[in-house]
Amino acid sequence: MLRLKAKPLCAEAFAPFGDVIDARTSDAFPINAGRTQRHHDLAKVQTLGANAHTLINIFVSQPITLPLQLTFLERHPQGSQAFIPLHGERFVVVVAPPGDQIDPESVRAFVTDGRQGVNYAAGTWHAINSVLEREGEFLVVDRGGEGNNCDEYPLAIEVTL
Ligand SMILES: NC(=O)N[C@@H](O)C(=O)O
Ligand code: NI
Repeated sequence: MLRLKAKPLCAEAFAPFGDVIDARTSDAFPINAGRTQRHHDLAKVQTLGANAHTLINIFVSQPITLPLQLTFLERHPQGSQAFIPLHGERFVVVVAPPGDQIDPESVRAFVTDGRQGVNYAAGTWHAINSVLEREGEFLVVDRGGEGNNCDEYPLAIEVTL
């Protein structure tokens, strides 16, 4: 059993796994006659393979209990997957770098602060959506198309905050 204590999410620590989506830490420029600040191009959306296209989804997830007990991580080899909370929900993020094997030493656990979203790069191993405290509603941007786009890797992980 791998036991991890989740650390506060930050872009630098998450860089090997994808992008952190956060208006507070991203540059913006004015549009709409200055009425809107555009935080532009915050994450790399990847849609690979036959008939690949971008999906816009909403996930409504029931909260997890702590400690979070995981039995697997998953990856999407043909596309990225972004989770953006719609109502300030905090969630737990568990990731490992792309590759056909997972080195337990490379697994990282983070907790978001409610203003952050994440974009898992294609192939990044991750835990399924794990929202804290209350039912969560997430905008999810990921890949549609042909072929398998979800692999699971059995791994027992316990995450605490
Ligand atoms: N299966 C699915 O669409 N969701 C997972 O990929 C997840 O990361 O929550
Ligand atoms: Ni996923």
